Amino acid sequence: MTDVIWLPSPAKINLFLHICGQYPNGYHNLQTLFQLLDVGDEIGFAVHDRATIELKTPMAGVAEQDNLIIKAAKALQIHTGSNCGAAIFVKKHLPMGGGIGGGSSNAATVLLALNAFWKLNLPLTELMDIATTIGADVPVFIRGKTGFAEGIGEIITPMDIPEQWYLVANPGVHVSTPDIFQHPDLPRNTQMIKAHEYSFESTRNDCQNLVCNLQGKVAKLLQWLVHYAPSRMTGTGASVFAVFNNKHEAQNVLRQLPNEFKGFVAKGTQTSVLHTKLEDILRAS
Ligand SMILES: C[C@](O)(CO)[C@H](O)COP(=O)(O)OP(=O)(O)OC[C@H]1O[C@@H](n2ccc(N)nc2=O)[C@H](O)[C@@H]1O
Ligand SMILES: Nc1ncnc2c1ncn2[C@@H]1O[C@H](COP(=O)(O)OP(=O)(O)OP(=O)(O)O)[C@@H](O)[C@H]1O
Repeated sequence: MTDVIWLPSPAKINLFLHICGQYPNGYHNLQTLFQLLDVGDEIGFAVHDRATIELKTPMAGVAEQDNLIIKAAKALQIHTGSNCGAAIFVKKHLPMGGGIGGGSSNAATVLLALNAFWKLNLPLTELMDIATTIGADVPVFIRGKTGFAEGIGEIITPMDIPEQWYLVANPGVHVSTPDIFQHPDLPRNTQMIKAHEYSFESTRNDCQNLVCNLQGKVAKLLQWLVHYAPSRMTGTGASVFAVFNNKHEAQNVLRQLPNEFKGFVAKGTQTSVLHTKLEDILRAS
């Protein structure tokens, strides 16, 4: 078998999340600042010239045909008519359903990697169109830049923000994204802002109060964390994050995290670690 090429699949957090309206198809018009992180899953690829796509590392609780990795590979095959295939491996490090984009990032890594390894040469804009059909959080991982996003999350304007460190903590409860977006108590009329008006203090996560009311452990974790640093929920939860100016302070708080919670420390990156690694591989080949 050909060698397996491993690529990173980074996490994101939403530094803020405003829900500004709802489209006729039910999806929400939102504004958010996607912060890419230097921590994530790893995905391995062994490509071949048969059209079969196999996931060699099954994921507990996710049927193969529902796995976003398989959905992404098949969507790319269908879009391009390619007869190439791949055996795909995963080292999962990110918690699933945590609001940090694990599955979405996996899908984006597959699209970018197979576009390169199958020599399809689709531009990023076309890959972002395919990505949007897989999920609202996938396009930002294709764009590969920390940025301000609008629409359903697919209109992305890269934004330079100071390098910061994040403690990302998970309360160990599951929050369903569709359930939150369908909830009657979700606020849906936040006034839109311009990207340059963003500050952490003047923004919020519109899903946070609702999720805290539904899941007491999210509220408890935030109450603990905010004592140390500015803190907020990411996406529709259940993970939350706290913002630090350096790694040492973040690690110090992580060490004190109560046992009932899990967490990790990550650095915010302007450019996705995936894009950097993929460029290195392609330059060397
Ligand atoms: C909350 C965020 O994580 C913020 O980054 C994303 O908006 C959610 O992204 P995602 O998990 O990739 O979302 P999808 O898989 O596309 O959609 C999950 C569910 O969330 C709802 N959804 C999602 C995005 C959006 N802008 N409006 C929505 O109403 C949809 O009804 C859908 O049923
Ligand atoms: N490759 C994958 N990795 C993780 N979850 C996957 C994958 N493929 C499908 N899923 C399904 O997607 C659900 C959401 O997982 P994911 O980790 O993407 O959530 P999330 O962090 O809340 O994402 P987002 O922030 O994009 O809403 C999981 O519960 C799982 O059933």
